[in-house]
Order: sequence, then C-alpha cells, then structure tokens
Amino acid sequence: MISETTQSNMAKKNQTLGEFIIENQAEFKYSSGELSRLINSIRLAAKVVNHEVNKAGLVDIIGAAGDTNIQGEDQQKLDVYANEKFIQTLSNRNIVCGIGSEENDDFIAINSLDENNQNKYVVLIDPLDGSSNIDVNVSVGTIFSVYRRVTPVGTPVTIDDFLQEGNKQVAAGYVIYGTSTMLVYTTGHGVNGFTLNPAIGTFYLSHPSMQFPETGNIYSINEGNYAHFPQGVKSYIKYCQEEKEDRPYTSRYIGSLVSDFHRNLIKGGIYIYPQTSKAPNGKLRLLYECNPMAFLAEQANGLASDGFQRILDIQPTELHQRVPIFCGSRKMVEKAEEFMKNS
Ligand SMILES: O=P(O)(O)OC[C@H]1O[C@](O)(COP(=O)(O)O)[C@@H](O)[C@@H]1O
Ligand SMILES: [Mg+2]
Ligand SMILES: [Mg+2]
Repeated sequence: MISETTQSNMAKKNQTLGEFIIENQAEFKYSSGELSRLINSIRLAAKVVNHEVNKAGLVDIIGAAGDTNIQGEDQQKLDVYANEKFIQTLSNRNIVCGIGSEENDDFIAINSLDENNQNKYVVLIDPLDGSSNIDVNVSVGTIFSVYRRVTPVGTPVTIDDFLQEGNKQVAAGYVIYGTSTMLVYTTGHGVNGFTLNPAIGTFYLSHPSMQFPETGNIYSINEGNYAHFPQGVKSYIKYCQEEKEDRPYTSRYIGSLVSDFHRNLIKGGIYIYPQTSKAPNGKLRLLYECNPMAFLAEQANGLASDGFQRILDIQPTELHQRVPIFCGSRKMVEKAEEFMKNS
C-alpha cells in the first residue's frame, strides 16, 4: 500500500514547472501573475542557453569574447551569449523595469521612460557562473535575484531599486547546466528543484522542498589561496582536516559557485569564499551571487554569512560590490563563524 505522502510526492514529481508556477502563484502576497511571468521567462531563457552550453566545443561558443567586464575579467563568449539571451527574454516580455548584470557596467533601464510602464520588478543576474569551467566541460550555471522596485512605477528606474538588502528579495534561484539541467528557485516559500527533460524541453519537479542537511562532511574552498586566508579560515580548514569524531571532512571544489552550492545542498556541506590579503572583500558579488544563494540557503534551512554578519542584512552600496561568503549547512557555518570570531 503506497502511503499518502509517497502518493502526493509522486503526483508532485510529475508536475511541470509551468503547472507549479500557476499552482503556487496565490502563495505570493503581491500575486498579479507578473512574478509568474518573470519566472516563466527565466525558464525560457534557461532552455535557450542550455542548448548552447550543451554544444560548447562543437560550435564557436567557447573561448574568450575579447572584452573585459567591469570587474576586469575576460568575458567568455558564453558569458556574452547568456547575458544577451536573459536580457532579451526578460526585457521583451514587458515584466521588468530594470536589469543589473555581472556583464554590464551599469544597470539597464527597460523602457522606464514610458509612463505606461507599470512593471514593478528589477532583476539581478550572473548570466554564466563558473566561467573558468566553460571550456573544460565542467558544470556551470546562471544565478538570478528579483526585487520589487522602490521608486514609483512609471518613473525612471534608479540605482536605489537595485541596492536593496538581500532580505527584500521576492525570488531567487539558479540554473545548473550539469549532468542534467536543473532550475532551482524560491519565492520565500521553500526551495524547489526542476529537472529539464531535454527530449521534450519541459522542466519537471524533481526535487520538492529541498533542505540543507543540518551538517555534512564536505568543505568547498579554493585552498590554493591558503597563504592569504584570515587566521579564522586557516583554523577552520585545520578543524575540517583533523582526525577526530566525524572528521576529516572531504574537500570538494568545482570552482563554479552554483555547482558547489548545489552539491552541498543535496549532500550537506559548506562553501567558503573568504576575504584574502589580496582581496579584502573576497571575490564573489553581493547582488547577483551572494544574496540569491543566501536567500536559497536560508529557505532550505541553511545559513549564509560573511563570517560575522548575515549576508541578507548587508546594505549594498555598489552594483558590483564583493563580500566574503560562508554558506551551507547550518552547523558547519556556525562552526566556521566561531573560528572567525575567536581568531
Ligand atoms: O577560481 P576561484 O578564484 O576559486 O573562483 C571560483 C569562483 O569564481 C566564480 O567563477 C565567479 O563567478 P563567475 O564565473 O560568474 O565570474 C564562481 O562561480 C566560483 O565559485
Ligand atoms: Mg558567478
Ligand atoms: Mg558570471
């Protein structure tokens, strides 16, 4: 006899992303269908980009695009392609009034001079996360974060609409282009994961109500920077490597934030990109990497801090600002923070 929970999970598991979005629209306090349309357009852009990612190597989509972005990074062709596709798909569906992207120096106002523009949302994106892994066939991703604008509808969108604390996000998520392609997101009511069936181009609910295990035995950090880490991080790494209790932990580092986060979400673990003597604010960007991952982490019973303060309470000051991040299973982040505070 199949239990009711299994039956409902089985029924749930056959649910498509489109059905899930409609069914859960009412959960959203501002629900006017606009956010649903926004998530739908991210779904569409994800499929277009996935198609290109899967052919990386066959088509002329690998390698550098020849420009650098405002962070001084060489833009990869796939960075530029993904950026164009997400911006196009979001802006020509008349649902957002502004977009901030890792690949654009400044935010993009979407026909906000047209006073009929009643659009309420701004989106921040990392169109292609894990760029250093594109050419070597290792999983990469896309990260997105959504806010309601703070300036009045029908007036020009301003930087204030983007520099909001992470706890004001109304939705956040990522797409992972890996062994399978998944879209994982939250609108503040838990975290759900959808896997793309490439044969029919449909995302199915494969991972309902995702939760970080309370603790785990995986730590993810680029130990190549060890010499430049703060003492608290060095001590935490030593703690992870000690032959004691359930340790040593296993070191796993893919070098794509989305992929390292996703593995830890499923298996339990902690991802750390700390400040270093070379990069006092770390490497990852608050608005389109750390805030969306922190919102997902907390919605999945995990934690995310800069070692001291909750990421979601940091007041942003710049579009591309960087912050240190400690993110993942609750008990592991608490332990790492202990080392940071006591060092
Ligand atoms: O090579 P490093 O310094 O370890 O950095 C890897 C980190 O940088 C990133 O690639 C930065 O993201 P982008 O690829 O979007 O610039 C993260 O995905 C990853 O976790
Ligand atoms: Mg990134
Ligand atoms: Mg990127």
